Amino acid sequence: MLQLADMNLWSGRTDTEDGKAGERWHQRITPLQLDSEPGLAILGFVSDEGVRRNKGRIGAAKGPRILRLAMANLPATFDAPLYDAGNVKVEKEDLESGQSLLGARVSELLNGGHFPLVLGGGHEIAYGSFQGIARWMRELHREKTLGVINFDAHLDLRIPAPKGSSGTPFYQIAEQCEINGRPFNYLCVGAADNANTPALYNRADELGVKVIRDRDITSWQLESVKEQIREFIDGVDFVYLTVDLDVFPAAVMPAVSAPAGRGLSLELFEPLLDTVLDSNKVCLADMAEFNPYFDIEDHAARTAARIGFQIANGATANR
Ligand SMILES: N=CN[C@@H](CCC(=O)O)C(=O)O
Ligand SMILES: [Mn+2]
Ligand SMILES: [Mn+2]
Repeated sequence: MLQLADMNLWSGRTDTEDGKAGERWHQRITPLQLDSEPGLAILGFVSDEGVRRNKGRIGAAKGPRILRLAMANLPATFDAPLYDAGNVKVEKEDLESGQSLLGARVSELLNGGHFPLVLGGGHEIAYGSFQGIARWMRELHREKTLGVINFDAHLDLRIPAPKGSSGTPFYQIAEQCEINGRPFNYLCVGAADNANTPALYNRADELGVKVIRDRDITSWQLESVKEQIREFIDGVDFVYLTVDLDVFPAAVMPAVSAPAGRGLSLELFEPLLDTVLDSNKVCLADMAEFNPYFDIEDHAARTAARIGFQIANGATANR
């Protein structure tokens, strides 16, 4: 089901004495219209179903609402128009229809020249985002290639058993690529050995997945990690960026189904995220797994909002 933008969520502090330079997202954002000029479009994916099927801790369906509240007060530091495109809501445990609807909505946004910033929902969001990008590329960029960059403690390459979940999206994407004779280019940054079984690493090998483990991301290896990311991006025309918030240490990101034992620190993540965004190849970004029930005084919501802020600024910088 499609839900219209709830503009009541966008409220916060106003500093009228500072004029335009004092504006925040809640003052800039407008509901997306059919004929809106290209801009940054925030779209929610209201879904608990993927995490439920993956035997996780339910609550990510509240993510889009709480993340909007957390982002409302961000400074409006970019010139591009900012829109709320409403939500896609998964109904009656019918995840497949929800993902397909998300795909349809995403391809509309991309066709309209927008940069979609999609807020989950569990990581089953990725299979919906991908469907939208694939449709847009089929219609407008047939000869181009796509790379998926996933910041995540998990590979999410589980085999649907029998149905998809928050643990299966990149396997499902690989299957779609195979069916359509397209290359499967997938880079997972931040995978934790204590959170992925050998079966999952073996599958990553079989599928030619590039994995950068969390333990190999340190301040003294940062340049090498950036180089590996750049090399991956050099091999594709467009990038689909997905951030599973459980890639961060549990102390800064407790608000997820499966908090990390180690995690990638924000100090290391932020320059890596800039490396991805600076490529100017990112066509869509999403954030997954935010579960406000496990937040502590909105600390994790603020962290997620900061990441949204960095993505929004980076994605609009050269548009
Ligand atoms: N989105 C993916 N989630 C993890 C969950 C792991 C866990 O529940 O411990 C996965 O399937 O690997
Ligand atoms: Mn994860
Ligand atoms: Mn994930």
